[in-house]
Amino acid sequence: MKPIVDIKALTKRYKGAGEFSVNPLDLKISSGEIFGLLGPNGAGKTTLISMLCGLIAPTSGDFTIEGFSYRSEAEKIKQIIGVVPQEYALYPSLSARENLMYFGSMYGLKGDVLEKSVNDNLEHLGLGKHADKRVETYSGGMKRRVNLIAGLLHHPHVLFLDEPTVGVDIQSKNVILDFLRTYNQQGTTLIYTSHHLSEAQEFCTRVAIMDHGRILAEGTPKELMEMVPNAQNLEDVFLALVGNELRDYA
Ligand SMILES: Nc1ncnc2c1ncn2[C@@H]1O[C@H](COP(=O)(O)OP(=O)(O)OP(=O)(O)O)[C@@H](O)[C@H]1O
Repeated sequence: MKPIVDIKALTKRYKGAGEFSVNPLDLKISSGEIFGLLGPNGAGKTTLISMLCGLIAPTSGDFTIEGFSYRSEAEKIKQIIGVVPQEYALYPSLSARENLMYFGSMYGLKGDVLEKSVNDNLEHLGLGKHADKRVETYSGGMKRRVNLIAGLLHHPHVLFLDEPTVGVDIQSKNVILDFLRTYNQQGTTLIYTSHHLSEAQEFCTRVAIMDHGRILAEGTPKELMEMVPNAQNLEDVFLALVGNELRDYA
């Protein structure tokens, strides 16, 4: 089957940087997967996702999404992907509903279709009764859920999520992951980054472990655990591959 995301020798070196943040990287992701990009701080996960979402330009290499090349068909790619960034992309002084109506209209939704998508998603993520309160009054978990909805109102075929459960309590985390599983079952391919290895082990159909801008290993969580002697879980695999040293950078 043709991959929905097909990355060929993609690299990124930020302006003025001595080193590449993503080294020539090849990766294929199939339609319907929940694909996890895992790696320590500075591994290159956000840089890779940002290139795939069209937020930053690659230094070299190529990729296609649903067969569309980022070089010549970037506008087509924009229409079929959704992006849930790590930083909240919300206007704090607007309500959740106002924020979402705005984001939905940016995606070209309008009228009843927009209103229905906003209302349905707010209900599914447990935010219905708070929808008209200002986002600045929300808890972290509530903001995460609104941020999530903002990226998927237009029913993207591929949804990129950068740490969608960071900093939320267990209840919000479960609501977010259950929602995403259902969303995936309805046909959207999910590509997400996380530092929560136990979450990724449960949630992902396949993962890649990155470090220094390269993929060190790729497969189902089970395959990766079988690859490393005595590994009990994905965390054991992760530490065996990337080591224990701190990855501080400023
Ligand atoms: N805008 C930028 N300009 C210069 N260097 C950058 C920029 N953004 C990231 N980098 C560098 O690129 C490398 C990869 O960073 P990136 O944010 O992609 O890693 P990450 O795996 O997402 O890390 P984290 O888990 O901390 O979010 C790091 O060395 C980082 O310092």
